[in-house]
Amino acid sequence: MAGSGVFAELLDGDTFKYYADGQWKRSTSGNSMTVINPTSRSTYYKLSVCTKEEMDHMFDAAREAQRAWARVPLWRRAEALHKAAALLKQNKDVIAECLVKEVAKPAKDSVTEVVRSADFIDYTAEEGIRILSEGKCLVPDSFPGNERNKLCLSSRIPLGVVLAIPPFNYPVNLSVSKIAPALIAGNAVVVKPPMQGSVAALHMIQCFHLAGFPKGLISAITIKVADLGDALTTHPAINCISFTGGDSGIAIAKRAGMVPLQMELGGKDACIVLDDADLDLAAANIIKGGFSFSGQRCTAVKIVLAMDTIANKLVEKVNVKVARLSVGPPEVDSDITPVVSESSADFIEGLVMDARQKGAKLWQEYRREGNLIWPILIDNVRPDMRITWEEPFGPIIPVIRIRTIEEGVQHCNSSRYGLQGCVFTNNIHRALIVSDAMETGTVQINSAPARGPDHFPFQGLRDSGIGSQGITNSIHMMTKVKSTVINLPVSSYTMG
Ligand SMILES: NC(=O)C1=CN([C@@H]2O[C@H](COP(=O)(O)OP(=O)(O)OC[C@H]3O[C@@H](n4cnc5c(N)ncnc54)[C@H](OP(=O)(O)O)[C@@H]3O)[C@@H](O)[C@H]2O)C=CC1
Ligand SMILES: O=C(O)[C@H](O)COP(=O)(O)O
Repeated sequence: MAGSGVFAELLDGDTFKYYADGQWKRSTSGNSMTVINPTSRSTYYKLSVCTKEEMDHMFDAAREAQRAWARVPLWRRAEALHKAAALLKQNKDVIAECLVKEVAKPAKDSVTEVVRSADFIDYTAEEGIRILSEGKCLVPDSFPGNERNKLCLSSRIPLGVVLAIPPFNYPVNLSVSKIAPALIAGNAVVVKPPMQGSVAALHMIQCFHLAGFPKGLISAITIKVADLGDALTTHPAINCISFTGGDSGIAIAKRAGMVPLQMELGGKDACIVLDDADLDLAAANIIKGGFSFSGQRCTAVKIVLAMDTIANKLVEKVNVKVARLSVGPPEVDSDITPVVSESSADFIEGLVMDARQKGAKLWQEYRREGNLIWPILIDNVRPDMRITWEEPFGPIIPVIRIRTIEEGVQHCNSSRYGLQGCVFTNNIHRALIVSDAMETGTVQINSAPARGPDHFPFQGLRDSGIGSQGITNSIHMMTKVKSTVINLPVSSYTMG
């Protein structure tokens, strides 16, 4: 149960504390905020509301702890990360239970998220050892006008303090995907967990605490973003921001100062199905890609662009599978579970109603109970409908019928998002031509979009983000190259 056993020190009465100075603390504000269970729609957990002074103190402590951490040998940093990973795995059930209650993630998927996060940490520790132990030595006589009278030694150094802001849909995994690369590279981290998902994230932080990381190196702050969001993201002590979330990230990026940004934002991933595609494979991937975690994934299939000649057959196959999806609470592993909040459910409903009113065909009757929305395939969607361009983050799949491949590619490239996309065809040449033409960070051929495996590069174009994730890229992003040039009194050549 949350807040029990090795997690008991996280709780003060019924309120979860925040983490700073290597301790769990109750905010001096005396205020709390609530996490609503999306299934029951009632308060499930309470969190401390931190103050600006507590935030400032956290950053001061992070700066100090980082200086010492950067001097800890790399193998010891890796060792500490492996310990945290093992603790996460040991405590996977209690952390998964928080995910079930806070974000209504199906029970099995919740456990998978925690285990995947532990694997992420282990892999990062190993990758960090390899990447960060390598440097470069350049000699100057390759550049015109130079003799061989210098050696340029370069290696990677930490940035300082990394601010990590993850979203509600992967509060554990998308926290560790920022924390682990930051720490292996010698940085300190301040984490601001998403409101829904905070308790799972705080439990994950306790695993780092129990692994023995130095005090002040990792902090977790719980705030009301309306009050302290700007102060947090523009804090002068920050040396890097790693953010995953929706359009709020665009405003954060615009306000951020001269610090490297890793922004992984929204998506409207298109699935283009050509006339020679394996339609069973395409249908299975549209279901998996569109409805996993009830469509609340940045990489969910958010629009299907099907060639006219096969569209009827494809829709029929997808519909058979939609009918088989179970709908209900996350505790019993239903395929479709309540979406994260009432406002999210209202937004999704607005998109469905707009499409229906403008003439789209709903293959299933629209049904909603509280935050639970039954899965729907919306056919004959047109460009004047909101669902064509907006990200529903819910169990809805719109279908647009296209006459040519170019029409599909053009639609994909007209979106303000450019995260991932996919194309289904049995002709590898057509697949590559479409993949090259699609302006998205990644294109999957004959499979639904996905971020994982976690060491693959993951990036979005346009409003989908800045920079690239994936274990190797995150380590690079959270470090800077530093050079030392050794100047020799005379030129020195081999054998001479
Ligand atoms: N490209 C990618 O890798 C991924 C992108 N996403 C995208 O995330 C979105 C869904 O996640 P969601 O959590 O709703 O996204 P939000 O953008 O609403 O929130 C993301 C995080 O940012 C915080 N936040 C919001 N506003 C501010 C602010 N002004 N200052 C500081 N922090 C702020 C939130 O805190 P709080 O919860 O307290 O409001 C939360 O921790 C979707 O658009 C999805 O596509 C999701 C996963 C992966
Ligand atoms: O929100 C998201 O979509 C996640 O970043 C996706 O992760 P996945 O594609 O590996 O499930």
